[in-house]
Amino acid sequence: MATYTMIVRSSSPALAASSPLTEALPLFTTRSLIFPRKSSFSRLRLRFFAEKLSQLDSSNGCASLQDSGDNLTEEHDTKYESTLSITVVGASGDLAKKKIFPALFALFYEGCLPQDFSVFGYARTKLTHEELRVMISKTLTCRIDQRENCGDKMDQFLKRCFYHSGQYNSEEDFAELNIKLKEKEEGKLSNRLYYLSIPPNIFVDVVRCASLRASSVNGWTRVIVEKPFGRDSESSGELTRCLKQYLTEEQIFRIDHYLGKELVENLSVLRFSNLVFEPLWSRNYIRNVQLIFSEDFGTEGRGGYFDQYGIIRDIMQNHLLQILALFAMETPVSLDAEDIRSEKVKVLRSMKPLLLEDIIVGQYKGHSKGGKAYPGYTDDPTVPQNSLTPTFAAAAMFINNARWDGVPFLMKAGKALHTRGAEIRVQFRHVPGNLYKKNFATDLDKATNELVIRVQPDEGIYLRINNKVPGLGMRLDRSDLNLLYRSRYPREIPDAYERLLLDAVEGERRLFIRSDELDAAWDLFTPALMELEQKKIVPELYPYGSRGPVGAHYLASKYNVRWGDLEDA
Ligand SMILES: NC(=O)C1=CN([C@@H]2O[C@H](COP(=O)(O)OP(=O)(O)OC[C@H]3O[C@@H](n4cnc5c(N)ncnc54)[C@H](OP(=O)(O)O)[C@@H]3O)[C@@H](O)[C@H]2O)C=CC1
Ligand SMILES: O=C1O[C@H](COP(=O)(O)O)[C@@H](O)[C@H](O)[C@H]1O
Repeated sequence: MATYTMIVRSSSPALAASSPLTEALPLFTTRSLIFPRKSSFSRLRLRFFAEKLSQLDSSNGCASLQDSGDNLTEEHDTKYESTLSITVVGASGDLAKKKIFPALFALFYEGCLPQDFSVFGYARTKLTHEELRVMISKTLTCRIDQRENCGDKMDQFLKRCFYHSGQYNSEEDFAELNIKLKEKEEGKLSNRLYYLSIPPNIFVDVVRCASLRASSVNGWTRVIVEKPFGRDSESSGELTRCLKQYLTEEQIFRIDHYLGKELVENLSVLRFSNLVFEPLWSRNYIRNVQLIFSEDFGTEGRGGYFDQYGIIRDIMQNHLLQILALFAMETPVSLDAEDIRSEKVKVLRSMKPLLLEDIIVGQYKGHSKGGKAYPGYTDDPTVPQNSLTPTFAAAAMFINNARWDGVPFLMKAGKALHTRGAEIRVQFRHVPGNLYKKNFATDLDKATNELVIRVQPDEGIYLRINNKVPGLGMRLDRSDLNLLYRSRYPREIPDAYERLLLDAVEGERRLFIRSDELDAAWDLFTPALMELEQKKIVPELYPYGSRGPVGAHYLASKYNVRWGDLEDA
């Protein structure tokens, strides 16, 4: 068996300076690194070794490590020697049930979790281990129907799930959690991952208590933080400062689950590994870029949260802006997390802060259709009757750099619209001196190529081209070169939370938001958000299930743009 060097270092200056290294002290400040190495390398290595062992699970690229017992490699040894404890804080909540536990099960099913792991649910609600298991089991599914031994796998997974009830601000309760974690870890090297699936006002309490009482003594401790990361530049900065009293930046994994979506991951591949696209990726060829998000349901059940934030903070400042940054960044030096995140920061810093005159806001109102009544936003009892919170927004943003000067990046996001979807639409410039211009009548937009990256649902990429309609005449139409994922890749696509949880376990930070990225993102939106609130801008009402306010079209036409999704209707 190989031997390893353990490097122990203190990484939070304020606390480390005053604290001897004992278990009871702020242990997020004491981190042990075994094999300091790039985790992307780790996954590649895993894959390589798994291939050698002929055990690569073709469904998602994870090696089936739980079952393989021979030909151990260094990497493999490390996985077997250490234990992993994942604590879902807020385990009784919607996100935990809907996304986190199912994603953990999927990772377990696919052999992506280490041999020795346990999952703890933590919340105030009183539950037994068994009650937690029953609760979780209702939401676990085998991603691919009729997969073998799914029932057995579920039982095995549920046996690894435990529950601890406690207050979020109680160090004693976290100390008790620590005892339970240690029992499961059996003195082995322990890595601990906390997932904060709780409202943001208690993030810091939890981090404080967990850091003081329940961090790992000999392995790493990481914390996944859910959004919202503040409401504006100031509150976000304050949150970061408070978290950094207990954690280093390397321990904080700010999650934006859109970065874990397959088609968003593919954006860089599409651009940087296809010669047909990369040379076109600039103001020279691209007329505008559209980032569109829509949901065909309202804020049902989340009105209380939503009213504090609104659609701009809920979707645009994070999900859509992150996609924009990935889309528009310069080529990173490498695929390492820091290189990619540095390029994203650069492009965000090159952007012009959003102006009030470049935003339109809307709010859905009640509507009856087919004998069914759909509630308006303010019909939600948790939302104030006179709320001005936007449930829809459209915005025009600009990047002041040589590559993108003058190109409008249009965003549109809304709830309770006619359809659910998320897509990136790239509209190219017109062909200069197009010989076939007359075949399109006067509508030049019809002659524009458009690249559409459909993030969801029905993932796909298609390129709109001009094509001759077969026949003796010369008539042109627009046709799609279509890469439909369900036809090309019939296997089911992993949920974003699976990818991100796996990355957090592996220490891969590429898809998590660094604090300077977050600052830059808030700086772009904060002035306009404050102005919207101070001026009490009244949102344009739109019926539940409609296409949203007409103001979105005026905004687009101000920049000579037509929303591409209308053409698909
Ligand atoms: N749900 C979703 O689809 C999404 C959620 N998020 C974010 O993820 C986090 C969790 O979301 P979600 O599960 O919906 O949240 P919930 O409102 O369901 O809260 C999660 C748990 O936190 C505890 N809790 C709730 N409110 C309070 C409070 N005021 N004070 C103390 N504890 C409280 C409750 O557990 P108990 O009472 O048992 O302690 C609850 O079960 C939030 O930050 C949210 O913004 C992000 C993206 C999508
Ligand atoms: O972060 C959020 O995302 C969801 C939409 O996520 P999706 O993966 O289902 O597209 C949105 O409903 C929610 O309001 C927002 O907080």
